[in-house]
Amino acid sequence: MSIPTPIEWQEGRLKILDQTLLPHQTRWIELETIEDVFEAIIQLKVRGAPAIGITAAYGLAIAAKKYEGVDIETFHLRIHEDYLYLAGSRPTAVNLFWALDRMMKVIETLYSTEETIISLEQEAKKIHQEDEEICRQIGENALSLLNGRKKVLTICNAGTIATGKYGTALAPFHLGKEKGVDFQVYACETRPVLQGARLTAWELQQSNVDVTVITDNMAAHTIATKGIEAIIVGADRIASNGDTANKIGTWQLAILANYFQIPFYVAAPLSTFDFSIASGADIPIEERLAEEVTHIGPNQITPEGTKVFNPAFDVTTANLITAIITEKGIFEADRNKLAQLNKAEEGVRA
Ligand SMILES: CSC[C@H]1O[C@H](OP(=O)(O)O)[C@H](O)[C@@H]1O
Repeated sequence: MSIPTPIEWQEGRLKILDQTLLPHQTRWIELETIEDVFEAIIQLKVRGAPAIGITAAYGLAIAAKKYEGVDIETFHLRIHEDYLYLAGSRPTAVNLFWALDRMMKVIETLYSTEETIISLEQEAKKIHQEDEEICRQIGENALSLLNGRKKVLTICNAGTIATGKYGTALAPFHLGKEKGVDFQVYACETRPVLQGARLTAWELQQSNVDVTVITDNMAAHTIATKGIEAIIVGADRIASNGDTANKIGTWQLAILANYFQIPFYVAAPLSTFDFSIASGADIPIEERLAEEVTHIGPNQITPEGTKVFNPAFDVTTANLITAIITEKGIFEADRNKLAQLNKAEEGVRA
């Protein structure tokens, strides 16, 4: 696979692939401060639930270095403020909070500022490295579940550049290419930010995966006329009952999958599950700036003063989800089944 992973940590310096410039520019930018990290996340320079978590973890490691030499009590106060700052960047992807909470757990066990600064960097690197293997495993499990179905529809970008490597929903396509299993992927362009048209098309082309971009309103006609055999999507937060928040437009694909009687799969790591909430009704849905809808690039497409509703996510109810593919296996979107997963992994998920 020749796609660059979107995040690099080299000798204490954090660099990300600026996804707002893809597909026409591949530009790496350095995030030197916690403010740089916050802005990169909120402006979608780095995006995708796992990638947001990894970057925020490095952001906390960067912030900690400012406090070299202060007493541990002052360190704890200031790093907690930094935690709250980064947690305020985007509300829906639970991986952001999962990663930040995991970083803060490191702090609880240490009593010297210098030791804590070192340990925070080590923990951020662990979160990053673990994600690559987790996504590869999700890809393996998805490949086995797809089991010869080759025509697959997806939305947004749940690929390598949304994670540490491989991606989640796109992982079977990248891995399949490495194993000689060729898919025909149909990618919804994903208005308004166009993650499908800009990022998934670019990413799959880098792996020589057959990809066709459609506009979001072509989904039903495409399923009917192109013989789509399955739909696979990523996730930003999965509630205890299996309700799943993902990019806006995902819910209607699940409704179409149900109508056309084809499987609808969610691919996500354990870090995307939020067992603290009962159902999708409890998932905060990010609303973004009107300009994302009123403009395409610099070009305004609506009349001046047009009202806009711009939710970045929607919630697919568990009854519409055929299966949830994780690194630990494949699960029904069922409260009791997922409760067993939660119990089995409680320690692992920290
Ligand atoms: C592998 S998680 C990717 C997930 O995140 C995306 O949202 P955004 O581009 O706003 O960060 C989308 O919901 C993807 O499914």
